Amino acid sequence: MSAVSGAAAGGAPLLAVAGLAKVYPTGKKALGGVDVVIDRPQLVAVIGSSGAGKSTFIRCINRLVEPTAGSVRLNGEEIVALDRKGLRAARRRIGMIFQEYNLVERLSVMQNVLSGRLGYTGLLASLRYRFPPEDIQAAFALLDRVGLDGYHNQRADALSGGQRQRVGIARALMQRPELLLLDEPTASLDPKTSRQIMRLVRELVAERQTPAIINIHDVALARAHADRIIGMKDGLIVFDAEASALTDAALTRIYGEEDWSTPQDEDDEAPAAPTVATAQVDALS
Ligand SMILES: Nc1ncnc2c1ncn2[C@@H]1O[C@H](COP(=O)(O)OP(=O)(O)OP(=O)(O)O)[C@@H](O)[C@H]1O
Repeated sequence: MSAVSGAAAGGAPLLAVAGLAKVYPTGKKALGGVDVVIDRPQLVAVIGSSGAGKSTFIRCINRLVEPTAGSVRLNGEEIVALDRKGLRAARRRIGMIFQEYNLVERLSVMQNVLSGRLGYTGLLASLRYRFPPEDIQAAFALLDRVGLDGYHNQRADALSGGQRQRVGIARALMQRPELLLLDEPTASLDPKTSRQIMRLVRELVAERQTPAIINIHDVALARAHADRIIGMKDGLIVFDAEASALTDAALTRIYGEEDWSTPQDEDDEAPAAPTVATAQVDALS
């Protein structure tokens, strides 16, 4: 099924999450019953303080974290009820992009991208990285699209963080997913690279008509690039609207009291004092 067929045909929404809850074995209630419907291809940013439950929410959608209760329907199919085999098949329909890229370091860029097709080819062919010509063509086209034309033979461990994340995005798109989940994809990147990656994700959501949910700490980036923002607090959704509706009052609801209108304190922006270790390195250089 294509990413748009469900909603476009007037059928089930692309994604319908209802009453999603998670209590970790420690007793920590990380999600307290979350409802989200995505009925068109859009970039949805999930923001909130550390520990608000953003990562748990994203990971419960593809059951990297097992929900304690609730329902996740992808184009009408209940993900929570699936057995192991069904879940494996469903996960092929959901691309995941991680903060730490999760590439196979010793493999080439091309092999990493093609690994997005693992599970579609026979086991032996997969193990030998033998893929049909159309997959290889698609991988080259994706590498070109994410700005890595000519990098196919490079080893993953020779890439910068931004380049690795581009490989992660290309690998996820090789699955031709119906939904993209991005768990803090810019957290390890510098501000400029973060913006470039967010811009790329936004463009890809539109081009491929695939909705994406992104867990992100940077409110300015979320505002600039997301169509819709979900604000979480203590495992609950306290804000869910288009990005332009994210007012200071909404930020206070999500993060607590703060004067959002004044620039950051100078102290906040001052470079950190050198640690003993960096001071020693400085002294040696
Ligand atoms: N495996 C786990 N076992 C027990 N508690 C957990 C586990 N993972 C997360 N938690 C707790 O669940 C709550 C929500 O965590 P989660 O990682 O989803 O928050 P988050 O909003 O993504 O935070 P951050 O922005 O810091 O990544 C936190 O209190 C966290 O300590």
